[in-house]
Amino acid sequence: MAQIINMATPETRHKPNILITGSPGTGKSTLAQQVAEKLGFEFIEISKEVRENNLQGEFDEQYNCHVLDEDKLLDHISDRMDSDDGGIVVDYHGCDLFPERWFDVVVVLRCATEKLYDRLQSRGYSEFKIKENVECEIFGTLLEEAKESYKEEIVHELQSETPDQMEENLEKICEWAAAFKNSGGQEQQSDEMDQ
Ligand SMILES: Nc1ncnc2c1ncn2[C@@H]1O[C@H](COP(=O)(O)OP(=O)(O)O)[C@@H](O)[C@H]1O
Repeated sequence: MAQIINMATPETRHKPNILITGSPGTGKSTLAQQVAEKLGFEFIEISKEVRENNLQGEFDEQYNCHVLDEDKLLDHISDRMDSDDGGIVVDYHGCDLFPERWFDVVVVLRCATEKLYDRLQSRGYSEFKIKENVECEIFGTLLEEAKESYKEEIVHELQSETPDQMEENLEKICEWAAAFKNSGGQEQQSDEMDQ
């Protein structure tokens, strides 16, 4: 018998799934962790998930790291992402590999190149890797990718250069999460049926 696989959508999800993306060093994992804590959501840090579950593909000599095996990663997290529960915060420096139905809020963090340079340098990145990542930020690659992959109304560009901005961004994302809950999904449908 064919297996019936549940694939949640924004209409069926109880809590929103949130993607925090941007060039490396823009502050994704720091912010995503705070958002997950404040909302009581699960945090999926993709780079950690890949490391801990052996989801790497081949080794890339130029970048001196393993490339991601996208199919393995998607398989690995699909049960959680397709669940009707929702309430997952994902952090990754890419967004076009995920199915569009997985996310209700997509945040693209941005940072001035001088600041980004310093952050990446203090991580001990090579000049080559810093240049690649800073160029990615200059060209707005992630914002473009997000706009091409998701509906415009769920994509939000946020500056992430100061601790104050980090705080403001946390507040904004929590407001968007609350707005999702109030604007649809099963909770509201069942409320209407009760009336
Ligand atoms: N808005 C911000 N203000 C000040 N420092 C920040 C901000 N966002 C990130 N940082 C700092 O930049 C560094 C990189 O942040 P991180 O969250 O690891 O970035 P990413 O996950 O995007 O690679 C960390 O040291 C973090 O504390």
